[in-house]
Amino acid sequence: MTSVPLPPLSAALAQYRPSAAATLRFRTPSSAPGVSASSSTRARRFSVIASAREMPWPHVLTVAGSDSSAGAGIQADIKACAALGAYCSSVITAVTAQNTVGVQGIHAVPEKFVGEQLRSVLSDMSVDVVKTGMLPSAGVVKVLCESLRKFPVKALVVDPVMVSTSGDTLSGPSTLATYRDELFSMADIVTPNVKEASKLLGDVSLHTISDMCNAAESIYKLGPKYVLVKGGDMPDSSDAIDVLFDGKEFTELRGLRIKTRNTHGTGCTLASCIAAELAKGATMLHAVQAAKKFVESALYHSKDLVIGNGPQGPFDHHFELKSPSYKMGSLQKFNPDDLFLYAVTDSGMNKKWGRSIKDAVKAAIEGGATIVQLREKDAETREFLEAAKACVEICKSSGVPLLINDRVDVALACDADGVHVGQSDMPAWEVRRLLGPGKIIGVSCKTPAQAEQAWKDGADYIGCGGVFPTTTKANNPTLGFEGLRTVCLASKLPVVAIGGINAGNAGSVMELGLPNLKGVAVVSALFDRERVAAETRNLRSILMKNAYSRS
Ligand SMILES: Cc1ncc(COP(=O)(O)OP(=O)(O)O)c(N)n1
Ligand SMILES: Cc1nc(C(=O)O)sc1CCOP(=O)(O)O
Ligand SMILES: [Mg+2]
Repeated sequence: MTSVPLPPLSAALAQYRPSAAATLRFRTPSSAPGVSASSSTRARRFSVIASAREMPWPHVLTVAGSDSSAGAGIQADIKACAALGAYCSSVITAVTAQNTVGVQGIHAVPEKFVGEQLRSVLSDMSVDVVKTGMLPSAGVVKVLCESLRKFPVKALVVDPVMVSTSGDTLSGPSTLATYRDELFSMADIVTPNVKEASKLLGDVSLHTISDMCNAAESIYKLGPKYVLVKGGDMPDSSDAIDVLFDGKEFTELRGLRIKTRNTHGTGCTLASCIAAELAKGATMLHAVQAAKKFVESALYHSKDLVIGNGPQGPFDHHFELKSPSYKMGSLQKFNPDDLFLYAVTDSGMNKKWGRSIKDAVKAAIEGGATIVQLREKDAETREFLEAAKACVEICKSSGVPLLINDRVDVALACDADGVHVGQSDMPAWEVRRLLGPGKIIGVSCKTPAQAEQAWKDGADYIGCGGVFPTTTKANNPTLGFEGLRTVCLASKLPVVAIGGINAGNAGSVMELGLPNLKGVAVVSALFDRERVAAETRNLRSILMKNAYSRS
């Protein structure tokens, strides 16, 4: 079984940005329907509609029930798709009266009228992905299957909603049979939680990851291309572990278990996020990873929210709108361009030149370092922590991210922006679990396999070296340009080159022209020198010349 923790918040958020291809085009007021138009206005209206067709918005149709509390159902689906940059149309199968306490009533929409809604949307709008939620009767499932046969879409995501988070039944046994017999064979993915998986398989008991794998395999045999069994309800784990099965391989997806009462609508949201990512063109594994990351981040940011008086509250799908980085115009906590000039400290070198860590960091920032790492191999923990706290202040006030080498404990204690780890340090997924989704994690990689693992583990960037021989790190293999190129080409993450880089050779590294090679990380060329600020400034101007000559 492969183990795939989630990609980092920044990587996931980057995917949430609507691409240029997803830019909505609005009708001008003069072309609004029902307004009589001159021929030139008509021509303009036609061209607006035609160009909108050329540039479609990723489109998810949700077929689900309305939740009056807006935490789950249709309302959650629309919010989730909007947050991920997909348009979401809706076919309502039932109207529920519910709140944070439970479900007080269900009013099913007549099957014929569900069919009418489906025809309205599918016959007119270019729907990419259909996502299903509450399907209250076998008749509704049949009507949906007929509509999908008549109007095929690119993908079908089936969230087999049977019981609400409050424990109320939302669809009965005859519906289950129709799911199994008719809908699953049309589905690209089915996303049951352990309770739903158990019900689908005749109330089998599911207690372990191995049980979840067996359940995924059994559901797979009913016809879907992928099965995601969600383990959020499983006890005894600090991680939320889901199992994805594609008919051949089981992939264990780890996420953080966020302690909060606000979990109402997580299943609907996850399935809608998968649908939105598929509509944007993602592969299934990426769609599921991005969806999990979104739900995890939303729960994390909403964990203390109080809406309603019951035991299960809704969460905020649009948490990003409130983040300071969003308000400053950027959705990302980590900007890969920050890797441009990466200053990595060395206490031995700074001591030799009579400088404190704090003065060394100040000077590097003054010279234009864009990110700093404290790599203090010999410092006592207490002394290191004090210096790190002072550096955090300096870096915060300059807007330069500060990472700690190896020491997750120190990073947590000083509230650094992140941690850099190597292949023999704590695994990146464990670092992510400890630091949470909002911090930056860098991983040293020398091979494509390590780069792939770093991405799976939720790293934000890769440090690749030694590009040249170095005396700063003992017994460090030299990869040369070819090694660096191989890792960069294999990496889905931004890369910073390291090892023996200085003002004399930095230009040649950047001249490799590798799109994800974002900069150079340097120790001795800055800190084993008398004038740190001047050396940094000089290196920066060399890198800048190279960057401008390439653009
Ligand atoms: C940016 C950057 N890249 C690579 C390393 C090396 O990390 P690691 O392999 O863990 O070795 P140590 O630095 O811990 O000796 C790095 N620190 N920074
Ligand atoms: C810390 C470190 N990591 C490396 C790697 O190859 O992963 S090379 C290295 C030392 C870099 O120091 P200098 O800039 O003085 O050569
Ligand atoms: Mg290390």
